[in-house]
Amino acid sequence: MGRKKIVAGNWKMNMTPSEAVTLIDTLKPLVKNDDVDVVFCVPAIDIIPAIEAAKGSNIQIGAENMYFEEKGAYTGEISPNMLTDAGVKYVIIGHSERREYFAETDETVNKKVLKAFEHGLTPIICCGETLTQREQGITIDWIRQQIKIAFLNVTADQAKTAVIAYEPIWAIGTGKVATTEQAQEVCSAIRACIGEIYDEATAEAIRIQYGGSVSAKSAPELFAQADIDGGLVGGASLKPDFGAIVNYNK
Ligand SMILES: O=C[C@H](O)COP(=O)(O)O
Repeated sequence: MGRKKIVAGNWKMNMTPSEAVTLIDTLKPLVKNDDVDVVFCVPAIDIIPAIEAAKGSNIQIGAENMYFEEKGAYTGEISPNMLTDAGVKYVIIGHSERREYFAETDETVNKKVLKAFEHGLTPIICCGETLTQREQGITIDWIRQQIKIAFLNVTADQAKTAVIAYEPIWAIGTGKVATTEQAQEVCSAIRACIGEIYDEATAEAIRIQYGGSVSAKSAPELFAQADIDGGLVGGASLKPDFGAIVNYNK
């Protein structure tokens, strides 16, 4: 059986709680597609109203981040229990913006991934190279390192259910989409790396998204690639365009 596509929106630091409800009400009828898992990853304060607004639809609500401890004196952080108790199923881990502005490292990403699995949350694990790394020809080495550390001590059964988002940093929010060949090349290398860490069955089961300026125009070709199982969408997830991205195959 083939892998089901997964298209996730990453709202980043956009939408107040009331704006979140309005956006979900607008997008609800536009994002129906039985062939695709649809996830809206929203700011922490929007999670509860978003879950309420998404009731009765195919939209699942995810978080954009979480901490790797259970509870305690970590002012400003959100615990895995808080997410699951609210009804969250997915959590983005290690987005390049978290790595760049909030000092996240491959090691903290790994701790968060392990904690997410412990709580039954599906992590959307982000990786991606800078423009300099691409120009220096070290993209694949860099991504393999990110993946190997992110998956330390993760079991094959857990890895099978994970989602990896390949997001070249130079393509995020820039309007510069990686070519389908570039995106497919890296996603295929990620799958091969998972195969090396685990086995063929795990490599075949894990879902790998592309992210970086995905639009209604670029989605159909990107998502048709053998190793691209959907997308992690930033800017376009805040617009009706997101409906067209989810329905890339219609
Ligand atoms: O998580 C989403 C990515 O950072 C892509 O953002 P973008 O679609 O606005 O380029």
